[in-house]
Amino acid sequence: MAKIETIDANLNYGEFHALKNISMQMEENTVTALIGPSGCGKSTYLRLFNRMNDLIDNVKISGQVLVDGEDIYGKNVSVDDLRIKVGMVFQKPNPFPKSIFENVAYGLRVNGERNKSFIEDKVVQSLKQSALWDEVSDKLNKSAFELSGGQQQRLCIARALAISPSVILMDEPASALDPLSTAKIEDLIHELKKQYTIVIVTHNMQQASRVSDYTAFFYLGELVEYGATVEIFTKPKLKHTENYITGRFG
Ligand SMILES: Nc1ncnc2c1ncn2[C@@H]1O[C@H](COP(=O)(O)OP(=O)(O)OP(=O)(O)O)[C@@H](O)[C@H]1O
Repeated sequence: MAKIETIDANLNYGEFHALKNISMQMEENTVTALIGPSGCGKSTYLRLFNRMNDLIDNVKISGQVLVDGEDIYGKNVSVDDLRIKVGMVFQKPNPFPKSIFENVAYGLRVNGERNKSFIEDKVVQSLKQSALWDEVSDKLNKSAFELSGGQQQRLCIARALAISPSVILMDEPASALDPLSTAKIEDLIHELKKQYTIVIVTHNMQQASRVSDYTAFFYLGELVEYGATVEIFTKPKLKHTENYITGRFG
């Protein structure tokens, strides 16, 4: 069974048809990159998987979005539970105005966790998993704002990991970072896919080819081509895809 699947997914912002009949399957423990020119629907598609589009007025969604085989738009689905299972990391690092420790502990506390040693263990584990531990272990009580942008983004990844998701959505997670921090995030994605299923939106073709197993090319709300990243980048089936990945437009 696919970890994530959409069947004829459509999304309208009012009159505007932003996603058109998108059918796609993503396997567990893989990284899927969503690529395409600005405004083609990549972020909208990503946000289907944790129901972030629900927060926007006038959105109409049809078709099915399945996570672990369950229709996440079904009547009995708890959006809170869904967002525990499907974590998200945004383009700009967005730590809370709290200490490094409390940023990572936040989701656990919100979910009612009271066991102090469990929280401590989880915070340490998440910071190690996000490759930040060595840089912050001696200043856990300092403000998260004292970290560099790249460190803040790894902190946000740690925050997402702390509540034990199985899917991580990343919307251009490195676009605000310098090359060194970007390389760290890319290394991290490689590590994380052993345990998580990752879907990443990126404008950076090199990044898509470096980090992903599968690539989906979107254009004007449609899924143009989807396949193994090596195939998409070395012998795409469609001229349209080739033109995009070789930088002829977009
Ligand atoms: N809240 C909204 N209300 C109305 N239209 C929206 C909204 N969000 C996005 N859109 C429109 O839907 C289309 C797809 O937007 P989306 O952000 O998903 O594209 P994208 O491919 O992620 O773009 P980018 O690469 O620039 O982030 C765009 O035409 C955008 O203007």
